[in-house]
Amino acid sequence: MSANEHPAVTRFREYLRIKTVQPNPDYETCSKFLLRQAEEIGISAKVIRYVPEKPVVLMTWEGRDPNLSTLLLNSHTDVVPVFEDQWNSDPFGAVKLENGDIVARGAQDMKCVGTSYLEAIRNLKAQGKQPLRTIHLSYVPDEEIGGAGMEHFINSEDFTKFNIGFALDEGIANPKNALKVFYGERAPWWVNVIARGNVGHGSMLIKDTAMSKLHRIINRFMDFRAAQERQLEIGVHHNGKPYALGDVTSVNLTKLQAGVQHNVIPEEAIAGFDVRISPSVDLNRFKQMMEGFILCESDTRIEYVQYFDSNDTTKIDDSNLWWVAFRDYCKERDVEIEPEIFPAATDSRQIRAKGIPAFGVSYLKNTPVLLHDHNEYLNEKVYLEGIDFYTGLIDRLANLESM
Ligand SMILES: CSCC[C@H](NC(C)=O)C(=O)O
Ligand SMILES: [Zn+2]
Ligand SMILES: [Zn+2]
Repeated sequence: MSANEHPAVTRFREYLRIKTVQPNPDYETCSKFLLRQAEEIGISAKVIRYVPEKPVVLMTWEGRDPNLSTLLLNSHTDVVPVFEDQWNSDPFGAVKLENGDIVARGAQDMKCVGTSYLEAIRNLKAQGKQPLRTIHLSYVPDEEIGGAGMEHFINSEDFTKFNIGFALDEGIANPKNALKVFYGERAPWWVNVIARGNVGHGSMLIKDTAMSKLHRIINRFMDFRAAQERQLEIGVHHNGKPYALGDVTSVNLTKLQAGVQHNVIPEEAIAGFDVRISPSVDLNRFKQMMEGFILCESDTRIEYVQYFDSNDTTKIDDSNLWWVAFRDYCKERDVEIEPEIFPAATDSRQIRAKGIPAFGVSYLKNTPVLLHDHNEYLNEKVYLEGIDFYTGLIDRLANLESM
């Protein structure tokens, strides 16, 4: 750490050094760090434990009009595991290279966003401002293992009392000089197809074995996948923009489980699929279609390991004043934006499912996409630029007049 480092960068690096890495995240040190930040800045904060070992840190900066709906700034505190031998420096060392790249797990996903919110509020407070609308910040655990941290918060009384009108959450890096803005996500379903069938000697041609049933079912999933792949190749939006991954439904066979010995036909066989359903698809109809894949196979069933019953999006037209404010702010700042559907899943899907508009944005322009990858980094210049961006953005959104 050099003597002339920007204090915001020093604080960011401190956050990165806290090992909130799955599967054993150090949430206690993390909560202490966040509480200290809130105290320094001068906003109220508390730790809520919907589950004892899984603290959620909630902060509030009261606005001038408590009757208006509020702004939520959400981020998750956990990070994904590392393959340490593949890193050029300690993933939790937050080493800063000569060119300003800060290397650490979480530098992009998404500790940069969590501390940028705090720095922005620090700046606004230093400018002597108080927002019209109340601003809440939520720091939730376990996004990286399915989002139970957010699920507890979103179904709590705290959440209801917050009366949230609009939320910001994470986006993704963009190697281009533009910001990705996610206004929706595909619904993530993880399903196991379990087939049971006739057994016997591996040298025979026995009918309707578990494997032969599963094979036919897998083929139906794969035929659907091929059609979606084709859609992705040729699909075009009405504005002429080609389809992106978020615009189609993806199916991946990610798990296979069966067998005890080569010459023994197994009684049971299981195929696991990762399915992501595009917001353009009706979830009930999709479910019917998928369950139709197993209908003609006796003694088969589908088990839902992960099921999310919403792929609702936030409107990006003039009817949504949060969008108008966001879009106009970016335009004024000359920040190009690329609105898209997020292909994977973040906690913001849970916010949208509650009927609250939300955008996923991480100020990671001109930055390679390194979330969950080795040697994840963010350049300090981009980080500081992002704080400046958030300072103005939060000021704008939290001062949006009554709608
Ligand atoms: C169903 S929760 C899983 C969340 C995870 N999110 C990311 C960003 O990788 C995913 O999309 O697989
Ligand atoms: Zn994330
Ligand atoms: Zn992640």
